Amino acid sequence: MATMRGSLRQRLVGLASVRAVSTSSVSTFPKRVKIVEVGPRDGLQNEKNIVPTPVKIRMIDMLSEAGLPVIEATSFVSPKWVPQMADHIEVLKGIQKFPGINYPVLTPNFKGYQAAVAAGAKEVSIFGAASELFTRKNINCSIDESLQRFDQVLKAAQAAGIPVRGYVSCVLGCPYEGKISPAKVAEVSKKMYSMGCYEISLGDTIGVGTPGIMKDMLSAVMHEVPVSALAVHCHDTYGQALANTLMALQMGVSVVDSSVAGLGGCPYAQGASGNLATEDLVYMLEGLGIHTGSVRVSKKLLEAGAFICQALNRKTSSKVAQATCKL
Ligand SMILES: CC(C)(COP(=O)([O-])OP(=O)([O-])OC[C@H]1O[C@@H](n2cnc3c(N)ncnc32)[C@H](O)[C@@H]1OP(=O)([O-])[O-])[C@@H](O)C(=O)NCCC(=O)NCCSC(=O)C[C@@](C)(O)CC(=O)[O-]
Repeated sequence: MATMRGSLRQRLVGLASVRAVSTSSVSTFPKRVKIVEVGPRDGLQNEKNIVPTPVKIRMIDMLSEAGLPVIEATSFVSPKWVPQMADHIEVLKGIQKFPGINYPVLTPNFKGYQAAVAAGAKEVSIFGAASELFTRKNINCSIDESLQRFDQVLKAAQAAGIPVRGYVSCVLGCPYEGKISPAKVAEVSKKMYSMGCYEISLGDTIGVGTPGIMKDMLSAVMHEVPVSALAVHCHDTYGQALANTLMALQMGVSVVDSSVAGLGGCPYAQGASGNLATEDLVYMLEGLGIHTGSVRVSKKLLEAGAFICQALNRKTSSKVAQATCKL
C-alpha cells in the first residue's frame, strides 16, 4: 500500500475544485443518492482466508466514521456454505452502532432471520435471483421455493417491525444461464416487492452488463416496481459498473450499492469480481453535485479502504484511492 504524502485534506480540497459540476447534464439525475456500503459482507464473503473478526469490526467502525448511512455488516447464512461469514454474531454484536446508521444483514431463510434478530439485527435482507440455476447454486432451491422461504421471513419481520430489503441477482446475466430476460427480472422483483420488501436491489452479480442492457432491464422493472424503491448493485468485472450505475441514476434510481476499495464477489457466481468502489461512486456523485448525506471522498473513507486492503494484503481496486495515493 503506497503511503499518502503531504496534507491529504489539502489534496482532497484541490480535487474537489477541479470537478466542476456540469449543470447542463444533471437535471435528469436524482438530487440525493443513498449509498449502501456492502464491503463488510459482499466484499469479504469470497475471501479464501478467514479475516479475523476484530478486523471486520474495525472495518465497519471505520466505515461508520466515514459517514456511510447503510453498512451491510455480515450474513446469517450457513457457515458450511460461506465459512467467511461464520462469525456473524460476534461481528454484529461487536460493532459500534452509530445513531442514524443502519447495519442490515443477509438472511436466506427463517433460521437465519431468527439468529440475526437474536443477535440484534434491526434490518435484514433476503436474496433471490432472476435465474433458476443461480438460485439453486446459491441457496439450494428453486425460485418458487425461495419466495416461499422469503415469505416466512417477511411475515415474521413485518410482525416485529423489521424492514426487509430484497436482492434480485443476475439481472444482467447469469454465470450458468447466460442471458436473463428483463421480463424475468421484472417478474421476480415484482413478487418480492409485493411480498413486502421496502427496496429491491438489482444485482449485476457477475458484472457483464453494459448501459444499454441496464436501461432495458430497468425499463421493464420500473413498470412493476416504483423507481423510488429500486437500487442497483453493480460488479465491475468488465469495467462497466460506474457506467451502468450512471445509466440507472439517469433513469431515476437513487439508491446505489458499492463496496469500499472495490472489494466483492459471490462464492456461488463463477467469474464475479469486485463491486463498484465506494470511493469512485462518491467521487462521481460529488462531481455531479448529487447529495450523498455525510459521505465524502474523505480521509476517513480512504483510510477505511486502505485498512482493509492492508489486512487482506491486497491493492485497492478503487481508481480514486489509487489516484489519491499518487498525488
Ligand atoms: C440457504 C442455505 C442455508 C440452504 O442450504 P441447505 O443446505 O439447503 O440448508 P438446509 O435447510 O437443508 O440445512 C442444512 C444445514 O444448514 C443449516 N442452516 C440452514 N440455514 C442456516 C442459516 N441461515 N444459518 C446457519 N445455518 C443454517 C441447517 O441447520 C443444517 O445444519 P446441519 O443440520 O447440517 O448442521 C445455504 O444455501 C446458504 O447458506 N447459502 C448462502 C449462500 C450465500 O451466502 N451466497 C452469497 C450471498 S448472495 C450474493 O452475494 C449476491 C448479492 C446479494 O451480493 C447480490 C449480487 O451481487 O447479485
